[in-house]
Amino acid sequence: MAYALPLHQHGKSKVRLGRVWRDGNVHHMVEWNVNTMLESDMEHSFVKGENTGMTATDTQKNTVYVVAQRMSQKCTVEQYAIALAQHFVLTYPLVSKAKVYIEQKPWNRVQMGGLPHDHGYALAGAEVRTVYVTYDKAGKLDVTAGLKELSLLKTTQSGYEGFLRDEYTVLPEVNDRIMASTVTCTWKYTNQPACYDAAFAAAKSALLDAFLGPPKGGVYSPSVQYTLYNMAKNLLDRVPQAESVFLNMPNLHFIPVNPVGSKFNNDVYVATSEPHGNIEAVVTRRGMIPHAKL
Ligand SMILES: O=c1[nH]c(=O)c2[nH]c(=O)[nH]c2[nH]1
Repeated sequence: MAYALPLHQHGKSKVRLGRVWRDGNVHHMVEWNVNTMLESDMEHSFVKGENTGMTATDTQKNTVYVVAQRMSQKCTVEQYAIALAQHFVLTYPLVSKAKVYIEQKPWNRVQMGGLPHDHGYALAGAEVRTVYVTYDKAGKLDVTAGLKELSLLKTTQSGYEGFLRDEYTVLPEVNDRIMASTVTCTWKYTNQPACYDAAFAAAKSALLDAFLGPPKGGVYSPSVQYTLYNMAKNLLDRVPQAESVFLNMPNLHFIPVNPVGSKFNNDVYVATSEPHGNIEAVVTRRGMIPHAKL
């Protein structure tokens, strides 16, 4: 039997990358999901099992981070994709065509009172407003308002130090890291607000303000736990009708990368969503009954 091999290619899929350009206190951040595919003179690999001259998919993955670091000026996803595709073709003689497909997460700089935040981002259009109402024969009404899928990120003003260390601990202590979370929050009203929209807006901005801090400089977070507690307290301060706040905050890790042949320079990260930390708590006004999370 004679065979033909009319198509073959190999690449790396879903290489998740965070890139931060730091211009003094003002940071620019992107998150990209990068897919590479190389057409190359590699018939011998498929047909004979010989890998000579092959650009391994692991090398392609490493290159995603190397080229991201080489983009020394803030760039568009198109400029980065062109640089990456050109790198493969110009570096490897056996590669005849490089195909690069990238999806960019819609992280947008947060505006606070009309001011752009130095280093705070939110995912565009992702958040969902929730409500859970019960009403019984005795006329008792309970309203628990909330939101979920509110994704927030800050490129600095976050650290994690002083935790227990034993033979199972490898995590380094850091006083500067990216902090990102997708917030779920519910709050139960003891009294009904005159305007639910206004109470919701106050609750949401309380959460954002405590997570990000002021637009110039932000606020330091020693842990997701401490930030979560401050977010809940801020909500209770600004929404007087709320008695109890539930917050769930995954800790979405951005892992520093040492690009091959280079060093991490507060710039290139592996963006991850799993596994993630998971922090949650209920905070009430003292003496008030905590509500179920819903
Ligand atoms: O803010 C954090 N809280 C934790 O509980 C934790 N655990 C961890 O590994 N990193 C972090 N970060």
